[in-house]
Amino acid sequence: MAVPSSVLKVEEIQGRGRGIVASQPLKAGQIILTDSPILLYPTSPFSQQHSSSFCDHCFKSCSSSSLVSCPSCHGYRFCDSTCLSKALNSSHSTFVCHSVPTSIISSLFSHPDNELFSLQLTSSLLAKDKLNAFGIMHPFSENDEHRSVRAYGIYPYASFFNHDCLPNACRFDYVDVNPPYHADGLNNTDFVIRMIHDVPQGREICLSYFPVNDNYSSRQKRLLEDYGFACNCDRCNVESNWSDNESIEENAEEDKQEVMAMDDEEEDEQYENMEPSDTDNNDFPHAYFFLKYMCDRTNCGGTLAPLPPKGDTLSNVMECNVCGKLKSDDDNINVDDKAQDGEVPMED
Ligand SMILES: C[S@@+](CC[C@H](N)C(=O)[O-])C[C@H]1O[C@@H](n2cnc3c(N)ncnc32)[C@H](O)[C@@H]1O
Repeated sequence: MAVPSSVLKVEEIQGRGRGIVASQPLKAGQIILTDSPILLYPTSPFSQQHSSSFCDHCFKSCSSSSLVSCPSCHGYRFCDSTCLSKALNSSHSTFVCHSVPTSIISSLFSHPDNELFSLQLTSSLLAKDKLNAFGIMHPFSENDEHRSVRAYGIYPYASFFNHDCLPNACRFDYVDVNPPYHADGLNNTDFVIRMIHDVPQGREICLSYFPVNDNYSSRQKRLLEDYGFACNCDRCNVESNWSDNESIEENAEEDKQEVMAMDDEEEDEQYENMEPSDTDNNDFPHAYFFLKYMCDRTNCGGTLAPLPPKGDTLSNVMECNVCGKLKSDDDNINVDDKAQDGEVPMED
């Protein structure tokens, strides 16, 4: 199996099954993969009388009053007549509309493998969803401590990424907003995977399967229960030696002065190109990661990655993959300023 990216390859990784490896050096902010769902389904597939205000085809947030109901079943609602007519030819075909159990398949975008799609395949994919499905979340709000999932999606290539508690890449989606850079042809439910920092050729590229600020024991519990493995990443190896009341924030605070005193080049040399074998028990750069790549907005917990480089020029603007906040090296940029330079409207 290959991924549609010239900079990545799929390899067997000892103890982890298949994983994705850089086939050339990768740069901070670089888009390494764009993936479309082969299947999207709402969180509560059997309760179509939902009070939520998102479209049952593209899952974009819309005001309840503007939603258009399916004229036949009245249970499904769409953002407008265009989405309704797209749905009638795909996710909400007559077959789906008239058969309640199969209405679980809420959105099926055109995909090269569509002809191979059967209910059997769908069922087996759904059965595997705990391991392979990605959540499309409700929009971020600082007042909402527990953001819920509005839909799940099966992304055939993104599901090859293994987990690391200090990831080197992260996933962005732009369900409700446009990306803050040119992204021709991107559907609103597509995922964009971008590098958080530089990595050399041959390094495994990992995502974090959940926000990186969870503590050691909850991460271990979640990975074991939901994904079936005990994580032995470098961060876990360090944190397994910490006392219960030691937190990442405390350690980050202790190391803050040291990190702040370095210039960017020194930081990159000291931390990002580190091999795990270069570190002894307690000096793996958690503090650095948290200071540089964690969003500081209340209840966000998102990860920051630079915007894609323009040619060889790296961006000094970081984007949060949860709340969308943009932050430059010097100060914060208002999210509304995204609409300026270089942004194009998303295609429907
Ligand atoms: C989304 S899949 C990733 C691709 C998977 N390795 C494969 O071969 O298809 C998630 C599964 O990969 C494995 N996995 C992911 N990250 C891992 C890690 N850090 N250590 C061990 N296994 C891991 C676990 O079996 C997990 O349930």
